[in-house]
Amino acid sequence: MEEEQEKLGFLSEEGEEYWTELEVAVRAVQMACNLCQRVQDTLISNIGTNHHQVQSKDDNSPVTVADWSVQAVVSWMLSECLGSENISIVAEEDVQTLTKANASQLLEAVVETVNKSLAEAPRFGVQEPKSALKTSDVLEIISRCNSTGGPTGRFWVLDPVDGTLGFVRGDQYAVALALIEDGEVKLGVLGCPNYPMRKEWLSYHHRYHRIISKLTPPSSETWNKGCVLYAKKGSGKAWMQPLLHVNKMFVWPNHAKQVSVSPVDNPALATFCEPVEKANSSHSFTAGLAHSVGLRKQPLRVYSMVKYAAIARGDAEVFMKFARAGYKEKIWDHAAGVIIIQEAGGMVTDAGGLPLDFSKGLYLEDLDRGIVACSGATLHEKIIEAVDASWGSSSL
Ligand SMILES: Nc1ncnc2c1ncn2[C@@H]1O[C@H](COP(=O)(O)OS(=O)(=O)O)[C@@H](OP(=O)(O)O)[C@H]1O
Ligand SMILES: [Mg+2]
Ligand SMILES: [Mg+2]
Ligand SMILES: [Mg+2]
Repeated sequence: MEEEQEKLGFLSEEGEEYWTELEVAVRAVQMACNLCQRVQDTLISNIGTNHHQVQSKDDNSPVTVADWSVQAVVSWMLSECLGSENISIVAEEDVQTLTKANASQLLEAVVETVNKSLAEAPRFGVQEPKSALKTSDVLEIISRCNSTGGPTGRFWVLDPVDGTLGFVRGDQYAVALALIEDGEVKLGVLGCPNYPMRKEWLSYHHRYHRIISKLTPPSSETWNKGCVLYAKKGSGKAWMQPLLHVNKMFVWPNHAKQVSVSPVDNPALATFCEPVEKANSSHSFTAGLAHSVGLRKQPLRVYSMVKYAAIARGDAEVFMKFARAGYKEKIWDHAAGVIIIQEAGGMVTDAGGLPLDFSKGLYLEDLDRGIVACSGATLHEKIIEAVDASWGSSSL
């Protein structure tokens, strides 16, 4: 990994195309990460007292004030900086829950969070709104993200908070933004506000240890790091900025350094990551795969697209996800992570070895069984072969 520090401005040397979009996307994700950190701190320090800030969706998955607020802030940033007439966004959240009669407290919290964040826009080199956004404005910018994607044209893909479960548990989560054109991912930006300074701490469950364990956790100084990763299609490079903290002095543009995947191709030395929840990916199937290809280390179970970040940064070598039959993977859960890993030198395919297809609307419609991301071709090939060998006897 190159240690040299570079300004974000380096990117203009790689060609003009998408340069403006990438710049705006990185700023938007930096702002979103700051917003999330504030909300997560409040949630964790007031456990039990602000129930309205976390809601349950129809599928029982959580959604929070941060999910809607990030969607609003990113939607505002893209429209403001690139012109609302040019913007089409596919995003995870809608305003249904927010506009229910009994949700006024929730909606109020979202509007307040959004305005607080937008007031800080100048610190990210963007002019703040002339006056605070009204409730109707906030609902409008959230619901404007109603594109359904597809094979033609240009659209953004946003997962405002990925790994919401990790977020409410005080653990890892990500903000993911990608630009897709004619079915192909062109840009990816991945904010990982709790990405630790040392990779060993990725498996460290912060809140759990703080409350229950006598172990000394990393001090907040060393723990509370975070990064924003990004890449542009075809550049062969992926970059990382430290997270900008609004309460500390900083000057935009931020510094960036190049990241690349791990050179490890011996399965015995490789680390594989997977979702924390068994309901999201079969732990028993991946344990069988790990055994048959000779992956010897314990799986690194981490919430969210931070798993993609870990591969791109060279902190782990493999990411596997095998959801239950019938579950359709959504494009916002993968687009940004896939391009960042690819440009950092890694490979991402479905379990049949084919690239993920982002041209079919909201879902990865034709995904073959699961997702396999690797730092290199050797590990990738071994895993794809192992999937074929063990699929028949799996109950997936
Ligand atoms: N049943 C099922 N199977 C597979 N995947 C599902 C399922 N339900 C939800 N999701 C999506 O998984 C996203 C979270 O993935 P993670 O890798 O973070 O999972 S885990 O929390 O670590 O277990 C999560 O993203 P967020 O909603 O943005 O958190 C979902 O889009
Ligand atoms: Mg969700
Ligand atoms: Mg998600
Ligand atoms: Mg989400």
